[in-house]
Amino acid sequence: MDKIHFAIKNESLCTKNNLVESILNGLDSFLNLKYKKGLLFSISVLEKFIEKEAKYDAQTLTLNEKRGIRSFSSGEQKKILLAYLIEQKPDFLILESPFESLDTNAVSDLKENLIKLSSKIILIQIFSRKEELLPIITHVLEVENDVITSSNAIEKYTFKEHDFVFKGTIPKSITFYKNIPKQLISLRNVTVHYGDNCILNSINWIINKNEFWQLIGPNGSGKTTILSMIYGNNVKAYGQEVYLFGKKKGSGESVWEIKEKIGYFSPAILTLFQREITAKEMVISGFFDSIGLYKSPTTLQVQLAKEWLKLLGLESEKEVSFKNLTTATQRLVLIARAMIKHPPLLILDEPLMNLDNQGTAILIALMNKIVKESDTTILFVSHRSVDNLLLNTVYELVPTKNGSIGSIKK
Ligand SMILES: Nc1ncnc2c1ncn2[C@@H]1O[C@H](COP(=O)(O)OP(=O)(O)OP(=O)(O)O)[C@@H](O)[C@H]1O
Repeated sequence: MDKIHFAIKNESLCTKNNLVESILNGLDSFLNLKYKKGLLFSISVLEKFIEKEAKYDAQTLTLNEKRGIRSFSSGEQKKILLAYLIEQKPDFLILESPFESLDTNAVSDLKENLIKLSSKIILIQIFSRKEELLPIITHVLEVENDVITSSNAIEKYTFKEHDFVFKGTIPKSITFYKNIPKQLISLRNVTVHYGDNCILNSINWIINKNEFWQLIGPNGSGKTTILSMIYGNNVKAYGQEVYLFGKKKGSGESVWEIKEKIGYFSPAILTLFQREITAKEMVISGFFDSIGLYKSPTTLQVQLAKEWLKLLGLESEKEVSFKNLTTATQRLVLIARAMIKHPPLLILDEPLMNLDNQGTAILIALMNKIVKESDTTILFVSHRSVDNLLLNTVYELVPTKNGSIGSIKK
């Protein structure tokens, strides 16, 4: 008999993943997996391995490799994690958004592996978008307050689609930047090697004021590496022709001075925000570039944060603890935090990761609005193309055996 495989909509789960824990511990009565061995395939499990590696120098996932799991690209990391979990011979696997942050080829590879695996073990897929569902899924589970309430055959399940329009305009800026040149970022013949591997090969890229860029490229093509040259502290940037706001990187400006001019969001930064802080305080903290709120804000700053929350339709949630907001709402709040000073450059690194169709539509509408109504340049990084964005230009990384080369796509 064919196996039954389940799917659960990501948005129906609470952020703390109580249901996942109870299924893994055999406490959930609906699925009846009490004496079965279950394992979780997820970004959070990967992050735990990465953390363990950093703390104890323990290379559990990459025993046969010279380097740790952190330095592998998302696609490589997921492949390594899946192989490790299969080695433990589980009876079932919970797949938490397995395809997020993977490019088309990596998605088909992983899909193929999971379909093969589905003849041997039960799969429970947590999904955000209909297109992600594995073809072997037979049932979609309905969840309320972290308890499974019913199971619907996939043929009978209805998927909701959404569109989104904001009411109101982007709140104005009360922060002013001096001497911002037209050319915000310039990379000239930037080449990066790790050991014998060339990752980036002679990258030439200029980002000007008021542009809207997408940086695209398959897993492992070097997107994170380019970002780390601009925003991060990658030592490989020094001695190269990397110009940020008219100044060569490493020529005296502190990292702090550079970061002041760049708003940044990536789903990974959510892990930094563990303290109790309200949605409003989170937006205000963007004025201080701090993770919590340690200084008293001015009346004007508080007013502006409220205006941002109103625009985002979150007025009634301003005093709600940030941790208790849904994933999509947390992202809106963090983008408002990054935008509150109207920085010359806003970097959004995979902001659509793990969002369902509605969350994706809201974020796309917000990016378009920022570009239309402010002077901020957006650099949007993603491994897949996205419809409906008002992009001017796409910078594409194309891997070759001598490292990725870059070109402007449109
Ligand atoms: N410290 C390091 N040592 C060796 N190789 C590294 C190191 N850091 C990154 N790499 C390699 O560089 C390549 C590019 O990685 P990068 O993370 O920049 O790609 P990416 O385009 O962001 O991928 P993804 O879409 O999967 O996140 C990968 O093959 C990765 O394994």
